Amino acid sequence: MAGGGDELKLLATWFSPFASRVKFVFHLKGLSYENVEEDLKNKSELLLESNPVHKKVPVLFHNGKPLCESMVIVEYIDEIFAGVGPSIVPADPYERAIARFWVSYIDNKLVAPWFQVFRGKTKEEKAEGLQQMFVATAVMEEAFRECSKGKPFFGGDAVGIVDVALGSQLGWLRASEALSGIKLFDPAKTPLLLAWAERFTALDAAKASMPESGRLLAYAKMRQAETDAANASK
Ligand SMILES: N[C@@H](CCC(=O)N[C@@H](CS)C(=O)NCC(=O)O)C(=O)O
Repeated sequence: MAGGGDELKLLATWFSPFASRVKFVFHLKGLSYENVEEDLKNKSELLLESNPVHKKVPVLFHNGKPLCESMVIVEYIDEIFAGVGPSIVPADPYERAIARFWVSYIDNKLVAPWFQVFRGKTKEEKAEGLQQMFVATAVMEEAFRECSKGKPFFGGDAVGIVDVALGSQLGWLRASEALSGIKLFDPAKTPLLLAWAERFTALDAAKASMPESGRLLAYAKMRQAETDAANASK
């Protein structure tokens, strides 16, 4: 793998879809990195010191300097290693701004409601989150049509930041589908997204960076049971 004299260390947890975003880009570009597994139930001094604002993974240490927030890290890697492997941030300022718009939409309108469904205290709260997720997947179906212009990825012929932002969530979305029996990516309603998800998951960089599906499902079941028990005892 490439990486030159740069030291790349990633503070992550195996199940974090946000850490997967960063791992995906490392693998896409063929960059070597050291993975440091964090215990989020007993956060390390390193995490608390390096991400004092959010206290969350992922944190990238590039030659010892920390950087937080998955998509900030993803764009940073793409810029610093511009000559290494494929580029995922559009060169054209307008295209770049549009891609960032969709990245922000994914985090605010799909991932945030997903948390509400997974962690929601009441049935109403969960149902509202799910409703928002259905709206967001329908919107992303149209976004895919516009961004891809008939090509395989949001980024066109190759993956871009929108693919990375959404693709990294697929493991958890599928685990949630398996737990609830609800189909978020539906062959009738979101055929383009469904086909895109298959293509994204088949990429070598996705296989290398996404959590193993059986392990993730078992973990999601355990977390769901923990959350439900905690909510029931309140
Ligand atoms: N917006 C952040 C989200 C990161 C995030 O939520 N990380 C989770 C793991 S999946 C975490 O560290 N949670 C610890 C906590 O909430 O205390 C990003 O994109 O990096």
